[in-house]
Amino acid sequence: MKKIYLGVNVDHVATIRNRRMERYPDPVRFAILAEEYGVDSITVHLREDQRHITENDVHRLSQVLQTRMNLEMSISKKIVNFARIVKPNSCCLVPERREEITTEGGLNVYHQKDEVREVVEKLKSSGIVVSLFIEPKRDQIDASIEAGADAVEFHTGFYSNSRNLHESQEELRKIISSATYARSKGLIVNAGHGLTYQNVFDIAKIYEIHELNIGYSIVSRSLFVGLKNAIKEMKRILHEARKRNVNNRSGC
Ligand SMILES: CC(=O)[C@@H](O)[C@H](O)COP(=O)(O)O
Ligand SMILES: NCC(=O)COP(=O)(O)O
Repeated sequence: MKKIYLGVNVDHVATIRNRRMERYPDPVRFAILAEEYGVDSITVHLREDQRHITENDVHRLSQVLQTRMNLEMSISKKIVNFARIVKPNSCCLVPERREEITTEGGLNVYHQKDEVREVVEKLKSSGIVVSLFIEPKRDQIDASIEAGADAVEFHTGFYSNSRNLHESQEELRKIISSATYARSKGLIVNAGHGLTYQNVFDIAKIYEIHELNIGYSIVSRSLFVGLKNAIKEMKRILHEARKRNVNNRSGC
């Protein structure tokens, strides 16, 4: 059975900390515990306005993490230069809008291929694995390949926010066929955004997916059952999903 990796996004711990301009809860301490409880990587989104994760958090994480750091970031020059100094294991390029509550969609690589390619080259020349956070669409996958990405992460927000079974099945179909296509082209395929204990099973069944990055639901669940149990429960769902799909590579 092919393992599916779990990355935990700890931005949401920093959101609570920053709301009161306190020093706690500390996302770095949360990340260390998450690693201890068995997650495979830690994701942080360093927004240009540093409204949750700060540069200082990223520096501290880079010194203590035992697994991998996946740094989500825009393609702005300042952030790219920062990433090249910190050298996380991977960078995931995401779109960013100052007014949004959370990331609203994938990066439009198709429309800014040259700019993205330039950033991908810079990061890769610093030894960083580069992923692009995109919609599960063939034109975006092709553009990501042309931009030189090592990996793509499919934005699962539309799947997660779907209002009925018909919509969610439609979104799921797009993710399955895009995962199959991207993998056949040699890309590492990850996914995330808005995934929960209730909706993750069908996504985790998709054999081509290597890693899921999940933050909000795990941080929220940890308030009720503790971080150790929150991670254990999520890992169990991922494991069960993969077990179910062992003889069925289509993801259905
Ligand atoms: C890129 C992505 O899907 C998430 O990492 C999300 O952006 C988390 O950060 P925010 O809470 O700032 O949206
Ligand atoms: N890239 C997606 C991510 O890191 C986690 O998103 P969410 O689970 O916090 O919505």
